[in-house]
Amino acid sequence: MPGSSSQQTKKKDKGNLTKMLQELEDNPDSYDGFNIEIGDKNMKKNAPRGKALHTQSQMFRYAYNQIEKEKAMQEQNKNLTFSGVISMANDTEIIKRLTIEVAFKDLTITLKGKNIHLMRSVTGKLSPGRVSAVMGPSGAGKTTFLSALTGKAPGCIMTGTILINGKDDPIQAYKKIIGFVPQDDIVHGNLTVEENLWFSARCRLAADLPKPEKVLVVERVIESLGLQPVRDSLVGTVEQRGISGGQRKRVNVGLEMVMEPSLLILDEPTSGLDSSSSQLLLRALRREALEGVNICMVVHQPSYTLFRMFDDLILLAKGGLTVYHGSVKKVEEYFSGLGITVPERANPPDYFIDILEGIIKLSPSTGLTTKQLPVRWMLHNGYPVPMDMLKLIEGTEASSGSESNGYGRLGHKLWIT
Ligand SMILES: Nc1ncnc2c1ncn2[C@@H]1O[C@H](COP(=O)(O)OP(=O)(O)OP(=O)(O)O)[C@@H](O)[C@H]1O
Repeated sequence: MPGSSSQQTKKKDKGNLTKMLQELEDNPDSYDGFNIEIGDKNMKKNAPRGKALHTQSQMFRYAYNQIEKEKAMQEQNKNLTFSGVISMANDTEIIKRLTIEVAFKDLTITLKGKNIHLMRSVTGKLSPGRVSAVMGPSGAGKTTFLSALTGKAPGCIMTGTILINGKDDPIQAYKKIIGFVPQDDIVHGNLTVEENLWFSARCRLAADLPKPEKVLVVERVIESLGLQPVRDSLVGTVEQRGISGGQRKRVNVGLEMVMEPSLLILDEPTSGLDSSSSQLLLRALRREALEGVNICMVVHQPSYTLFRMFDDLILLAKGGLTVYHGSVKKVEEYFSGLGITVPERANPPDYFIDILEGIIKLSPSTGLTTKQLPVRWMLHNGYPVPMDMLKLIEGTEASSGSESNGYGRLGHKLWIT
C-alpha cells in the first residue's frame, strides 16, 4: 500500500500527533503498515462485540475518536453550568486514578552500627490531591525522608510504621503507581523531548495498554508541562546545547508523569530554576494534584508566591526532626503561638530556615531555643517525646511509668503555649 513503508512509519511514529491525525483524516487507510506491537488485546476488548480491530488504520481511527471525544468535551466545558456538570458526571465514564494516602508514625532512621539518627520520630500524613513541600536546612534529612517514604534506607535501620491507605502493606507493593524524580536529571541528552517521554512511556506504562492511549498520555504530559514548543528539540548534552534548564527540569518530571502515578515524590525539582519557571512547574503539578495525585517534594528557598502554591509543609530541623507539619496557611500562626513572628519584609520560609540553621537567634522573650522546637512540635500534637529530648525542655517532668519505652510525656500545664 502506498505511503506505508517502514521508513515513513518510523517518521510518523516520532512525529507530531496532530499532523498524523490530519493525514489519517485525509486518507484513513494510509496507516495499515504502522507497527503496533503492543496493546492489541485491549483494543480488541474495547472494540464493539464481534468486530475485532484487525488493522492499524482501525486502531488509529480509535485514537482519533478518543481525541475527537476530548475536543468535544473541551467544547462542552466552555459553557459549563451547574446542571451541565451534573449531566456530564452522569453521561461520562469518569476514569479516576487510584488514590494513595501515606501515613507515617514514629519514623526513625539510624545509621547501622552507630547510634546516629538521620531522622527521628517523624509522624504525619501525606494526602491525595495535596502538594506537600519538604523544607529544612542543608543536611536536615529531607532526601532521607523522601527515601524513607519509598521504603529505602541503605546502610540504615528504619523503625516506625508507614501505612498506605490505612494498611500496613510494604510500600514496594505500590511501586507501579509511585513516581520518584531524583535530584539529578535522568533525561537522555541525545533524544528529543518527545522521544524522551515516549521512551519512558514505553518502559513504564503497562505493556498491554493500547498504543493510542499511550499517545494520549504523552500528549497530555507535553501539554501540561508546557513543552509543546520544544517537543522536537534535542534535550542536549554538555557538548551540544539543547533546551533550557527549566525545560530540562520539566522533561525530567515528565518522565515520571507519563506513568500516571498516584504518589509523586520529587527531590528539588525547582532547584536552579528562576521564580517563573518554578511556578510553571508547580502549576503543572497542582493540575496533577487536582486529579487526586499525592505530591511531595523537597524545595529550597521558594519565593513567597511559590511557597503559597503548596498545600502542606513539612519543616525539618537538623537530625531529621519535625518542627512543623501541616497546612502552609497555618504555619505562621503556629510559630507566632510560640512567640516567633516573621518580620514584615522577611519571606516566611527563609525566616524559619534561618532560625533552624542558627543564623537567626530566637528572641529571649520566646523562652525557647532552636533545639527545643522539635519537642514543642511533639508536645503540641501530643506525640510521645524520646526521653533524651524531653530533657531539652527545662523544668518539665515525664509522666510516671513511661520511661521503660524511652518516651516521656509532659504534664498538661506545660503543653499550653
Ligand atoms: N547512608 C548514609 N550514611 C551516612 N550518612 C548519611 C547517609 N545518608 C544521609 N546521611 C547524612 O544524613 C544527613 C541528612 O542527609 P540528607 O541528604 O537527607 O539531607 P538533606 O536535608 O536532603 O540535605 P541537602 O539539602 O543538603 O540536600 C546528612 O548529614 C548526611 O550526611
